[in-house]
Amino acid sequence: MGKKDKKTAKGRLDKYYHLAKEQGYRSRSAFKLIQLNKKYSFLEKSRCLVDLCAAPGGWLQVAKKYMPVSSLIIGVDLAPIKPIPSIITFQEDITTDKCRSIIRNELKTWKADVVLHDGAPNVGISWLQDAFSQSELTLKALKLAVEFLNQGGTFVTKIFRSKDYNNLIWVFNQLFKKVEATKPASSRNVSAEIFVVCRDFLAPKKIDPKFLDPRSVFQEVEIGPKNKSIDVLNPGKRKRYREGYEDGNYTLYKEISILDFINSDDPIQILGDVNKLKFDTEKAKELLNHESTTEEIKICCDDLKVLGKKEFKNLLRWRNIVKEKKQDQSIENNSTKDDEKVDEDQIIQDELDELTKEKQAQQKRVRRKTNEKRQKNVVRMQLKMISPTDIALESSGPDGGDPLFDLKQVLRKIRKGNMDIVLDQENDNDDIMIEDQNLLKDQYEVSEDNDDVQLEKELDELYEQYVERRAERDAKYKVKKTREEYEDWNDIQKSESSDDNDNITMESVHSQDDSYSSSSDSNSELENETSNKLKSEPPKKKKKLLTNLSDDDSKVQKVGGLSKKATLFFDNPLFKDVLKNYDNENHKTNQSDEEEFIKNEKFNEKSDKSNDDSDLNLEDNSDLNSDDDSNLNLEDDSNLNLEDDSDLNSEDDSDLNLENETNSDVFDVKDKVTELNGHFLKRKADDIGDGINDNIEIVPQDKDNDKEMWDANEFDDDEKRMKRVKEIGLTTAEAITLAQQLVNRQKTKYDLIDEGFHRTTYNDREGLPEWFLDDEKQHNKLNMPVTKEAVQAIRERMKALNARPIKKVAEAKARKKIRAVRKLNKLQKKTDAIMDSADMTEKEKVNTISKMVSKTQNKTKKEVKLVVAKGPIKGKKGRPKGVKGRYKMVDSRLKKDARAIKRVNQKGGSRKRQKRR
Ligand SMILES: C[S@@+](CC[C@H](N)C(=O)[O-])C[C@H]1O[C@@H](n2cnc3c(N)ncnc32)[C@H](O)[C@@H]1O
Repeated sequence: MGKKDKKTAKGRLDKYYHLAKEQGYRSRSAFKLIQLNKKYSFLEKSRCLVDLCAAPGGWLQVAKKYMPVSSLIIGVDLAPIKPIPSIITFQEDITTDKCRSIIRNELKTWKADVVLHDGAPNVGISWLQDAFSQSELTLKALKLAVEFLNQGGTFVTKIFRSKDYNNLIWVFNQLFKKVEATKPASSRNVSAEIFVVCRDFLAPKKIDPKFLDPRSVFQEVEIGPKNKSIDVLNPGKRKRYREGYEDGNYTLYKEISILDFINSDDPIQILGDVNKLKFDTEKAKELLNHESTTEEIKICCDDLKVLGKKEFKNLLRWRNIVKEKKQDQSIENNSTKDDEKVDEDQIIQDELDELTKEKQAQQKRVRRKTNEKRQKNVVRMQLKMISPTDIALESSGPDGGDPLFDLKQVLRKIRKGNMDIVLDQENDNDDIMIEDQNLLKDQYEVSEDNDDVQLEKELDELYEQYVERRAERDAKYKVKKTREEYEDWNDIQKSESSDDNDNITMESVHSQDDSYSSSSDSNSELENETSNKLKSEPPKKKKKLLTNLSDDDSKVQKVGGLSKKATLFFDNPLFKDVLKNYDNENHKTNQSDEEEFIKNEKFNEKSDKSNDDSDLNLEDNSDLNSDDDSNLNLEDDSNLNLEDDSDLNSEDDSDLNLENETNSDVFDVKDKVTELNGHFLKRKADDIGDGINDNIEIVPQDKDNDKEMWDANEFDDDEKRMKRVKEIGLTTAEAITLAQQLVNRQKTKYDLIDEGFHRTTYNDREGLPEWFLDDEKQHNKLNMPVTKEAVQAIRERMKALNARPIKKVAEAKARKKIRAVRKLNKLQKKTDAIMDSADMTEKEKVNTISKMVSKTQNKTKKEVKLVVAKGPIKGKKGRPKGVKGRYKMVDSRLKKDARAIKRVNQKGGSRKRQKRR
């Protein structure tokens, strides 16, 4: 029987039962304390603990495990507790003074850091009664806790969710700083128990005794008045009543007026409770004269306790007759006042009941609807009509509040290790009072605002970690980031040493080189590049974003490179007049611009020409070195090599006169070309900037503040983009299209301004999370129209870039070339010396020089073609067909034969050596 009961009683043999058995805990409720401690961590920092209602001792075991060694732990219970080493236990009722004094004796001078109470009184009368006894016991435990707790101590108690709950919590709040109600996962959902953790005991000097008096703390509970009374018609069903005497009446004898009996709603109860019905008042006495009031009735009213079923029935019948006929009006008049009072109370009670019922019905309806909706969603999901995310988006809580699948809520609960609360709220049974639910919710929500902030922080941190992880995994991403940093650093360097920029230094050549190779997609190359950069110049120095406005150049940049926001601001109609004035001048400016453009175009042509010339020169050079550079094709990478060549200046400047002559033009040309590339963009910026220039007072920035000022928000990347355009030209089809449109006058300044207004114009980026901005950067882009030609141009450019050799090859080629140039220079010196010598005739001089030149040229070995001998003759006769130039006949065995010959020769050599010895 026992086994069966165990299994059926609320599924007692659950996970925690088995876990407790496995881990040697005496009760499954040990896990409740473990989970509570996990959430609030009060055991680890405590040195003294009192466990009220501790049997069989599961909580004591947990306390011993989690508290510091040699802590004082005391346990008390009605039931005996099997001894646990180093824990003091005794058997006593916690509501008694004896128990109090024993605890005091055990504690001596100590005070407890934690008082636990998991008491469950012997229950089973009715739910209401059980809950009340539990609350009463809790209050008793609190009384002990208040006496023995240290200031700042913790009191953990179990309560039932009943109507006394609020009162108890109120009392707790008066005595403790923090009061939180929670239901650990190990507490069964079907159980109405809940645990309240009261922390930071305030230890007031005086405590109002009312706080700890059940009569003042709890509302009155009607405790089974029906149980007490005797059902006179069914005396066999009588239940025992051990409550004792009624308040204010300490006798067992009871008399009431006959009028009360007649007017009572429950006459049977009166007959059971009362000893005598009195005809005391005048109106009552009138009843004695009533026709139906027989002598028997009168005698029966005299002593009800001796009557039997029959007499009681007679009495009731008589009552009905008296009431029905209403012969005695005075009876009713007499009792009017009492009646009204009773009726009023009844009405209020009925109304309250109705309201509660209505509320409960409403809650039920909402819950049913939510369940139906959920059910429908599940079906729809199974039919693949919707995805789980859709449900999460559309579903909301029963009150139209928080969504059912609120990620934040779930995350929060998971983070707290308190997932069960979410589940509990869903699974709550009807018998659990709804008011209590709401109160619980309120309590949980107290810390939700803080939690939100915390959660946001944690999410941000997680995103940062994700970005770092991605950077670690993705070499490209890492390189991109490093390059960005490096470029900023380089920009600063450049701007700092802008005075020296006329002469191209080694660094600047390097940076140009880098910017070229940056377009290559090769990961390894990028990594090498980055690591080199990192080695040479760690970009740790802080960026200097604000330039000195007193400097003329920077002034222009500041106005021309207005940020988008600033540009939009000045596009306000308020500035219309300014723009009008500007418009008048615009025509003139446009003319001069056109002239400038034509000039530039011409210059461009010229530069192209000179570029070709330089290529030719280089070709000549390469011809001179043809023996060394047979694989070099200088024509292909003239531009690139020219840059690399400048690298070589450092090696031997004197040797590079010839090179410099060739290259200087090309560098000039390149500068002009980049200038032209930037021309259109700069003009666009100037168009907008110049118009407003006059009306803005530009305040020079304080030099001293310069170092201090660093504001990421003020970062203006227009300026950066301009620089990049100057360096490598327009890189997107959109930019080329725009440039074309501006040049061809298909677009005006106003068009640009108009286009500046779009749906994302006023998007405020401030305060937005990093991950969102990153995502926006990637996907939320304007769709700019592009022309076929622009796309074609970009493609061509990419093709050209792809066709270029990688940096290492280019460097190798450049090294070969420099060697060739050196040789050429030496040769020239020698020929000069020969030409100057007076000892040789002109003919001899020519012969010697031509010999020297041919010597340098003939160094390349002439290629010998290997021809495999086939057929019967095996190539022994004459030149094989179709073979031109030098050739060598080989057969398939040639390799082996050659090795054999070598071996034999070696052997022969060693024998000779041995002989010599
Ligand atoms: C749920 S059990 C406690 C389990 C305990 N926390 C553990 O972990 O083993 C409840 C206990 O409260 C005790 N109890 C109920 N009323 C009590 C009272 N007035 N004084 C002392 N103990 C009481 C019962 O004897 C019972 O052992």
